[in-house]
Amino acid sequence: MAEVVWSIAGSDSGGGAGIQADIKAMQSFGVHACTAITALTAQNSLGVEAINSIATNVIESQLQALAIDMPAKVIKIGMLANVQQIQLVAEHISHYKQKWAKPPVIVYDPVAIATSGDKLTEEDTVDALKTHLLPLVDVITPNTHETQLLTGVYLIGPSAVREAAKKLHEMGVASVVIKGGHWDYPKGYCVDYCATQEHEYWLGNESIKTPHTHGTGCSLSSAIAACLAKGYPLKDAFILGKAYINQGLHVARRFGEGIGPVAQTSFPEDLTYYPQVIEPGSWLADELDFEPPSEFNFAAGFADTGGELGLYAVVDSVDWVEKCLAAGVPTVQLRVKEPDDNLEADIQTAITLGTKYQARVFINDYWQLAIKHGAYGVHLGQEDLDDADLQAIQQAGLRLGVSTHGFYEMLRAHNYRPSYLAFGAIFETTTKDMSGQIQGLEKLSHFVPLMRHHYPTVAIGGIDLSTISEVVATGVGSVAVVRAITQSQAHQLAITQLQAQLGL
Ligand SMILES: Cc1ncc(COP(=O)(O)OP(=O)(O)O)c(N)n1
Ligand SMILES: Cc1ncsc1CCOP(=O)(O)O
Ligand SMILES: [Mg+2]
Repeated sequence: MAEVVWSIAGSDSGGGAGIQADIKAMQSFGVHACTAITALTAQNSLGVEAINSIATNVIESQLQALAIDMPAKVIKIGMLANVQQIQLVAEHISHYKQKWAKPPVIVYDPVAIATSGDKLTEEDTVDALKTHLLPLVDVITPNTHETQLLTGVYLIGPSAVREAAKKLHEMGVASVVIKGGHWDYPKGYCVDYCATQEHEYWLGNESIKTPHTHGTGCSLSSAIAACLAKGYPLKDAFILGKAYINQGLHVARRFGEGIGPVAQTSFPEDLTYYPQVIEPGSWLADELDFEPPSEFNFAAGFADTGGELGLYAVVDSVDWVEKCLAAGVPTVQLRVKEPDDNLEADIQTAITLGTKYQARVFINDYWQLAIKHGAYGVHLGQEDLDDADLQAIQQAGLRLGVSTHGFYEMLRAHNYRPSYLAFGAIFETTTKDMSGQIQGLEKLSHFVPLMRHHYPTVAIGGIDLSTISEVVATGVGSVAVVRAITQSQAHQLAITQLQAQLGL
């Protein structure tokens, strides 16, 4: 069943922004959009002719009707025309947060000024927003003008953006997305910022040159709201929202004499529309004056694997490495999590067995020993990318496989142009604690088409004979398993059956 998302926002008679954009953007991500309308604006592509705010009792009746029958997973708030509306909406949100069994996530796009430059709210609303609404907001998505209006910080560069986000946090907002669409900094690029309580990151892409940008803010926040409702973490929801907007700007058309609306398209399936995760060392990071870490050793472009990896066994002993290779598994990983004094000798033996069976043997985690003994490749997690000597791995000619859990990590790993990408965990697993990181088949079926033309792709986590065919149907090139082999009754038979499902 589709997830329910509400939009509390104004109607744009021109059809490009407001409620109209929200419904279309939410629809594009497969959620059901419900609405509570706060204003009937008279707009066209040339500007705002009139704002007819809706009486608070009428807004309230819409909210009550929805609350008793169609509670939302996520509520997106857009235009609130005056202080009374802010107070009313804040009261209701506060009630939902306290009383609903599953409190809704609140995404607030503080619509103050339309793309046309027209003001959409009364002057005295900022104080009311700070007092009543912002402390209830989980994600706020202001543009440059709105950030300045709310925080008083003039966004002249990255440190000012950080300072503004900090002020919004202090006002009680949990996560802040500051949109750089109006920035043009660095020149020709669109750079956006996200700060949660724990992390901050920047996304960037070349600006898409079109005058038809009406509705981008509403559509981005609605796309983020929809993706949050679909279970994507904010990092991924933000990336998907950006890719959706970039795709829409690319095909945006004029309706009327002025600024046309961003096009409402579909789930972004083309990597060209996805932003870069800006990492220290990249050109955009230099422009933004990011400090590389002291042991920084970025490298991109690792040796290739000569094609897809086939059945991929991940095992914890040399004994299992040999059993899998002898049974014809083409790719094996030695993943030792409780090393003893034999670790180095085991790694050496695993590498030698790979040569003997002419198979690919990857070493998990121990990249120094893998280099020292000339392994075929290493497999690293996201945290390892921060401190492994990637240049040494690359120069030694080792292949590099990288784990990813979602769009953010996938795009981050893409900066390094590794030898393959692994997506996981697809299903629940008892082999490793993957709580909060289960991707499922729907997400896998989005990751694979984005990456399969760039890398061999691997799915891992909870896959066995009963599920492998659905996994293979996503187009993924390889399936990695632990228990499906090591806990099977007869490993040779299990391997033959798994290989058959992979078409090998
Ligand atoms: C093929 C493959 N994919 C993912 C992983 C997980 O690696 P990592 O994130 O480094 O976690 P640990 O395996 O070290 O717990 C993997 N090992 N293999
Ligand atoms: C190492 C790892 N990384 C993501 S899931 C996983 C474990 C997969 O094990 P299993 O195939 O037994 O579910
Ligand atoms: Mg690891």
